[in-house]
Amino acid sequence: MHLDSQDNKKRRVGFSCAINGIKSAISSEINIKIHLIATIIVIFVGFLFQISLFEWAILLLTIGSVLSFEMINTAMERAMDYLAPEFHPLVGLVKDLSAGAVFISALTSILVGSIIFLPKIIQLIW
Ligand SMILES: Nc1ncnc2c1ncn2[C@@H]1O[C@H](COP(=O)(O)OP(=O)(O)OP(=O)(O)O)[C@@H](O)[C@H]1O
Repeated sequence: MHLDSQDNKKRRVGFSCAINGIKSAISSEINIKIHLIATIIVIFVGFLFQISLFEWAILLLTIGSVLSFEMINTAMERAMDYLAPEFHPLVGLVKDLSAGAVFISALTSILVGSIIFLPKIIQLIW
């Protein structure tokens, strides 16, 4: 019983740390704000075109991966700035690799969005 409540407390603390991280990222990172605005637009367009459950699943996975990569990239930048504030090619490479991961996920999300929405938009126009 005692262990159970300790586990629950740990879980609550872990959850509030995660919410803290998300709040901090949203308030300080312009890129996250841009991704969130894009997410709201994409979700709105998804409802507009009444996309299928399968398309929603793919879209939500893509949105989740972009936001997650952006947050990991932010964490990486902060950690490098704290641990290695001086200029060093390796620090630059770590930041570039991390930014590259965001770029790949953003590019993938554009492709996924195009595959889902372009045929519907073309059908609407013609
Ligand atoms: N300490 C460093 N040593 C070498 N190159 C660095 C260093 N800091 C940054 N760079 C280079 O500058 C680029 C941008 O780094 P920076 O930390 O400014 O990230 P950012 O993408 O501008 O993010 P933010 O605006 O959120 O800080 C890195 O990808 C890297 O190529």
